[in-house]
Amino acid sequence: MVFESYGVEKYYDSFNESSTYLLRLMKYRLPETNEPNLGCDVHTDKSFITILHQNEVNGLEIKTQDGDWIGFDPTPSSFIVMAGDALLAWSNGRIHSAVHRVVMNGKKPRYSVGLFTYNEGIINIPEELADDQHPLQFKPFDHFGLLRFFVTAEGSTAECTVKAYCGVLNVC
Ligand SMILES: O=C(O)CCC(=O)C(=O)O
Ligand SMILES: [Fe+2]
Repeated sequence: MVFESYGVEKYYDSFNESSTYLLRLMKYRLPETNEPNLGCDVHTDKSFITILHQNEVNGLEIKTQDGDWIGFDPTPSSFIVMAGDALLAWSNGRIHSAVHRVVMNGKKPRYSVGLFTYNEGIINIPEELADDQHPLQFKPFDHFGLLRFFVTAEGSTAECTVKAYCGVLNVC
């Protein structure tokens, strides 16, 4: 849908062939007395796309552009689809990766499952997504290189890891 909406579906098949997936199950136990209730610290995903599903215990919060944190109450059958940093770069800065965290406020443990998409090899920014109005903001990049960069001192402390890794201009 994303590729089609930008008219670049011709790149989809080869992109899809290089996609690889990580499925992760997560358990958030209840915080003990005097323990912070932060289940998962503030971050953006380094994936291309993340698909999340949770049990009935809420806790995921998304940061708005105004800096407010919003929680939500998905129906039990909902999946949450979030853009990751690789999609931010691929879309030439059009699709922002969601800044999010998990806060444990309930009385029950929280379980979630996440499917994270990554790509093998170099991700190229479609030339159709760059023009005079939208100058190229990211260089072609190695997605697994981005993951390796993220665990370095520079990558983990950068304001925007993907920008620090392969950015041309300051877009974050
Ligand atoms: O558990 C969740 O809902 C989100 C987990 C998450 O943000 C992550 O694993 O990157
Ligand atoms: Fe995340």
